[in-house]
Amino acid sequence: MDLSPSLILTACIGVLIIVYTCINDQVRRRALPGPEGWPIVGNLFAIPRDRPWNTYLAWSQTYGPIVQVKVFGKPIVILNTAKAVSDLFESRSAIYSDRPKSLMVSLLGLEWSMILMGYSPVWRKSRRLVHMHFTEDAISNYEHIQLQNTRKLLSLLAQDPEGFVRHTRFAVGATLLELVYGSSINDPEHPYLKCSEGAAQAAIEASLPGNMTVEFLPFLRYMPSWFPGATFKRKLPQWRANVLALRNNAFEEVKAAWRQERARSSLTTRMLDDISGLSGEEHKEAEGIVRDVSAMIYVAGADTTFSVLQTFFLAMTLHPEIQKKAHEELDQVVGSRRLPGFTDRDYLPYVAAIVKECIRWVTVIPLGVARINSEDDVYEGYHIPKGTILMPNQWAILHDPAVFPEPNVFKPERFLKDGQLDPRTNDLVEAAFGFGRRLCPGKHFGQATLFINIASILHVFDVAPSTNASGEVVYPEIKLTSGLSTYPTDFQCAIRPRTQLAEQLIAS
Ligand code: HEM
Repeated sequence: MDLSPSLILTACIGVLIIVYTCINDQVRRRALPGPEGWPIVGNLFAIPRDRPWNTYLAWSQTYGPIVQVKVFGKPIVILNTAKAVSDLFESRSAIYSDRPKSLMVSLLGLEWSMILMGYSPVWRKSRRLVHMHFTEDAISNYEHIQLQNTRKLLSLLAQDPEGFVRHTRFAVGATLLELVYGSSINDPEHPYLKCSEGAAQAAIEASLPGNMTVEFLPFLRYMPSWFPGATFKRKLPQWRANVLALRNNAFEEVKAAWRQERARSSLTTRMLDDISGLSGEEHKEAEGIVRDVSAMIYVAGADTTFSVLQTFFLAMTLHPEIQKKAHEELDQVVGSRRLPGFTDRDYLPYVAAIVKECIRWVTVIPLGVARINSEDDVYEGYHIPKGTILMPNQWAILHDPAVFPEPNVFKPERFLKDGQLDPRTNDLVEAAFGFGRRLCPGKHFGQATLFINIASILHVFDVAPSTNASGEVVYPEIKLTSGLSTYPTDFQCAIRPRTQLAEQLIAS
């Protein structure tokens, strides 16, 4: 065959285009960077069980803002910057709002929990319901419950300051219990509180991706509890019992009382009223959602708020100079003859900045709540296959030195400008509450509860380091728990009324 030069030229250009397209496609769809793993197990042994967010942050300095690890071939992607999280979870929320399916979640019987649920029609209905009752307007209806339980906390702290951890857990749990189910309780050992704490602990330990080997090796669920990787089975029966009790007990009691028209008005009774016009299957489904949403709000709200309040006690113990400034502001705005109220909030910018810094400094849910993408995607040239688990490193975002200079220092001033909350930094702390379509619906209520508790405690108490047997001041070490959420633990502080008037206010 006679090949003309133009034919050869055309063929060469064609081949070049094909080669270019292939190379370009490969470059465009290159795999995400991350630490080298071992055969089969991948990075299993490189992911620390203790506070993995620090390791992920360190890896991001080597591999870039998006880091991939693999465990038994399953990719987990960690997004370490606000930009990456916003680009995916907010701008591409249509494909990044699903949650991973988890064997532990089903072993615990927690599939009903909205926070861990897939992006499904039931989730949408649940979300609409929670949103409706927790808008900025709606939450003003709950202020009396927040105030009453804050006052209970002040009185418990005055009577037994060493028990501050127990009392905070109780007061926050009691606030949510009253709001959701209308139960006003005085017993810190109340079974509803205990099952909520137990269920929260189960979710915290079991639902952080990479934390439980059984997620990657499902046969471990059939092994005896002494078998490596199967020790979770020792705790499983108690965990399951707590989850079941959390879901059903309080709800069934309220429902029975509501049917007999003797229930105290509460979120649950209002939701039951709203669906009472439905019938048959429709009513059954709606009632199930009311039950599950009620339990979810109770448990999600109590544990997170408790954690931030522990951070507050630690920060005040370590920083008397910050506490002094807050005392001065409270004395000036509230005065010594009454306790702070919600109407003082706009006039207490320093206290508001302390609340924000507590939320930032020890980021409660350091690795957010994991997502999976429902479609293949390409981001900044990296291929993210459908079904990849993605975790937003909220700790890294809220400790980014470019945004929060000296990120490990507790400094409320970073949120202030000319003595007022700085609108430029004010909203940055919102990353603690998640992103896009799964953003925390309780963020306004959570921050309001934190404000009233923190303002009230500061108004009447001095929180100081405790002293040892020789009378020397002992500054606590910062020790954090590890799991889906975190908070400072194992520290002591001395909590005393600031003045005699303060003592009277607490007793009043
Ligand atoms: C300081 C307090 C709180 C913090 C730091 C916090 C943080 C978070 C975070 C990080 C998420 C996951 C968001 C995402 O996937 O992007 C979340 C979800 C959620 N939070 Fe909160 N939360 C707090 C308080 C509350 C309160 C008081 C309530 C209840 C009134 C609540 C109810 C929920 C619910 C129902 C979800 C699931 C949302 C969904 O998956 O669609 N949270 N929260």
